[in-house]
Amino acid sequence: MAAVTALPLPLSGRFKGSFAYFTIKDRLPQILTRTIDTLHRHKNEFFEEHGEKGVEAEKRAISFLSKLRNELQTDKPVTPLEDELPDATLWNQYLDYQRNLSNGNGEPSWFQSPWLYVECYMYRRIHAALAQNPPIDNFDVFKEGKAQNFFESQGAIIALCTYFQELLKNIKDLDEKQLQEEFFKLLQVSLWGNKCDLSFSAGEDSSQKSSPLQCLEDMVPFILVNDMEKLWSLLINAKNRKTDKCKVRVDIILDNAGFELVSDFVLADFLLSSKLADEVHFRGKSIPWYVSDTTKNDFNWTIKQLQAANHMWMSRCGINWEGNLKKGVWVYHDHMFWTLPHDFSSMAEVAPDLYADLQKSNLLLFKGDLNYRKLTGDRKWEHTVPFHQALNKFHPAPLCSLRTLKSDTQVGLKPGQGEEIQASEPEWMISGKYGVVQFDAAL
Ligand SMILES: O=P(O)(O)OC[C@@]1(O)O[C@H](CO)[C@@H](O)[C@@H]1O
Ligand SMILES: [Mn+2]
Repeated sequence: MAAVTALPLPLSGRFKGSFAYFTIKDRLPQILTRTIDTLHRHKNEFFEEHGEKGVEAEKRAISFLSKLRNELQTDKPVTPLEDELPDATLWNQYLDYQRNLSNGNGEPSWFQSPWLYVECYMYRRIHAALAQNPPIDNFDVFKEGKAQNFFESQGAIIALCTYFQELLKNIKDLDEKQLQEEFFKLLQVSLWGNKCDLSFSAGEDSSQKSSPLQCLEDMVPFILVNDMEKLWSLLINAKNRKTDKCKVRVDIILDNAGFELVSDFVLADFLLSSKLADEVHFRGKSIPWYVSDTTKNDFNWTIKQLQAANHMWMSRCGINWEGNLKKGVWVYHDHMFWTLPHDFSSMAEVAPDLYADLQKSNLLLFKGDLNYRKLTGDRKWEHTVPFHQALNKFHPAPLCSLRTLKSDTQVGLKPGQGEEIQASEPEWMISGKYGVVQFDAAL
């Protein structure tokens, strides 16, 4: 019998001084306060749209959120969800699972339970605050911030769209080496695009200000695991082996709206235009999540904004991308699983339909920090543990994480690599300055 090795402990607020601890103590309450402020600021709008009923709903939502903030700050037990949204049962089963794990050592609570669980739980309760309060039940409290990030990144978006449209003009004439160079560039733009997330900055501006294509060279040393060559081999081999019947499909498990989403669109368009892929499937969130994550509304809104932009190349991108959706070569999906507290090792059991669908892909690109935490179970892994091992049997298809480090977990490093950076930059895992392009071949 193969030895069963115990998994390391999950990150948690119970480790005082850890990033999880500071997040729960400071950053999450700050996000709740901002959420409440946003509702306050929209009071008049709710009144104009829905009359007194809108204002009453806003008051109820605010009192629900204030209660939530108080529960968090006083480390109260995590309570079952009381709404009847379709995922409520799964959440409550997960709470029971956490209760069993705690082995009678007290109820699951904000600072004592795994960080991943309580942080996801907070976003699910924010969703409940609105979803349970019609007529404002469809209001996305994070929408404004996401739109602002998009507008403030306008310069970077123009630079990227312009570069890309120029590239498209002669993409057919590029040889394999040139194609590879362009692929690496756009992959890195999408990687560093992950710096722009609003949960990390607790809602403060985190737009892309400089041109995303300059400085790529200078930033290569900050890619701690760089498997770009492996990705390229996979894609170019699939392209060269392709027959008419077998299509190459790439899935992008999206993270943030705003500049990051545009960088993902450009990468996806490049994959089709270079014939490295025939279809790209995008996976978004079905409820507002971690402040800046992409929902279906954000996805469609972004393409519409680009189309309507007063800039030739931006609008050309928007028009082409709308066309890709119409032709069915780009497909948007959401699934409840992405906004559950489970890490991905339980996807096969909790969401077998999603797992089976991902198995049909040639390559899964997981964007961002939260996806990395869910891939690796958000645990206190030794830095040298192989990525494949940390995935803990989650191997639906070849996969790659494109992530800037914004939480203190990292696997797959060379011996001594983590310690070396730690010595000069203690904040290396949470500063967003470092990134990984980390690949696992599945088998
Ligand atoms: O997934 P993303 O957008 O890259 O990052 C999400 C994030 O900002 O939220 C958490 C902190 O509260 C961390 O996991 C991470 O830093
Ligand atoms: Mn995010």
